Amino acid sequence: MKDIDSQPSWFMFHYYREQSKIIENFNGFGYESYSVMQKRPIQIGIYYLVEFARQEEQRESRSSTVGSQRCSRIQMEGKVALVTGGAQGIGKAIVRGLMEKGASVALIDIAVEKGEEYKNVLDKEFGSDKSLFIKCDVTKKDQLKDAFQKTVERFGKLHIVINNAGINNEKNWEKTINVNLTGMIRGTHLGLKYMRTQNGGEGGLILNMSSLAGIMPVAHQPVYTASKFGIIGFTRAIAAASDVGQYGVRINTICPGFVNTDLLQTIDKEENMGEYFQYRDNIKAMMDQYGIHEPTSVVQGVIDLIENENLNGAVMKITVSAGIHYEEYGPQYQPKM
Ligand SMILES: NC(=O)c1ccc[n+]([C@@H]2O[C@H](COP(=O)([O-])OP(=O)(O)OC[C@H]3O[C@@H](n4cnc5c(N)ncnc54)[C@H](O)[C@@H]3O)[C@@H](O)[C@H]2O)c1
Ligand SMILES: CCCCC/C=C\C=C\[C@H](O)C/C=C\C/C=C\CCCC(=O)O
Repeated sequence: MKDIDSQPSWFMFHYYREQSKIIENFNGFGYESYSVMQKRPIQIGIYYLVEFARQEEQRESRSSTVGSQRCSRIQMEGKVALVTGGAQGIGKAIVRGLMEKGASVALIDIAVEKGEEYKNVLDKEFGSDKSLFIKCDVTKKDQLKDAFQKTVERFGKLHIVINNAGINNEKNWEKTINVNLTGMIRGTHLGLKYMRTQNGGEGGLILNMSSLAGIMPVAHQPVYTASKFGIIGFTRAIAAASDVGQYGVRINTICPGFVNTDLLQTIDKEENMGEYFQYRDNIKAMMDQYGIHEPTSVVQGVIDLIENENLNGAVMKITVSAGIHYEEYGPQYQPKM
């Protein structure tokens, strides 16, 4: 990572920032940029350097006070994780990824058969004491509360919560809000209850699964989009609360593009898409255009967010074209403390 704290870098940054004001004044609202490029190539070069430095500064400012050392990494051996929607798709892949790193995992899912079947597979591979399947509907307050309690009773502690369970249903849109947003908010509150240092927890990490549909509006999925935008807003705000309140818990979101799971099959179902069913070929064309990930790409993002102790309130994006990268927010979009 580029170290802009070193004196020469800071000097360069301030120098370029001053230069950029000249460019910005000259360039007005931007519509003259072509003629500007012809007339002022040096300033344009400087402008791009300033932009690079500005983005570096934002990347630095995303670092949380929760992690004390820059780029410090936690070990996952001996850690305890809870993953919602862990019986299939992305959640299933995350469970395996965490266990391969040495964590014990509680997989929480409404799908009993798939959950139990997967637990049997995991038992053979990692030993029966390393995982737990708990039947739970994340929209049911008491069931989710019990699932967290059982996890802590069984493993003695909790360090990582992945709120991943999600659906795509525009027709029954209230259910989409309940699973995708309400379930995630409850899962975050429960995670904080058990992990906050003030409550006797050891601190840890909460990761809420959003989507690229949480950053850009998707025409054929307005409610899914709303739920995923909501997750990002909620997560960034509560991450700031964690910073201020020194909970010792980092809270981040992850936003994949299309991932090869059963969720993508919902576009071919009228009972899921409702009035947007007619646009299924447009959606398939989008998939062809942007490409589809395998769930393992998302696992890599999850591991990166867990291991990098400096990230809190971060919004990770995963696209086929750019891989793992982060959404950048200008100062006006930073949480108010
Ligand atoms: N597949 C994609 O293209 C994609 C892209 C970006 C984000 N996501 C998000 O990733 C997450 C996982 O999606 P996926 O693609 O693996 O889907 P999936 O349908 O394959 O898996 C979802 C899992 O969640 C479980 N689940 C659903 N409702 C539940 C409930 N009420 N309580 C408990 N468990 C419940 C299901 O049983 C299933 O095991 C979702 O939040 C989704 O929005 C998916
Ligand atoms: C666009 C409708 C998708 C319908 C499929 C059902 C659910 C899948 C939802 C995922 O969360 C993905 C949602 C939207 C992806 C949006 C943009 C495409 C990716 C762009 C890119 O990779 O650069």
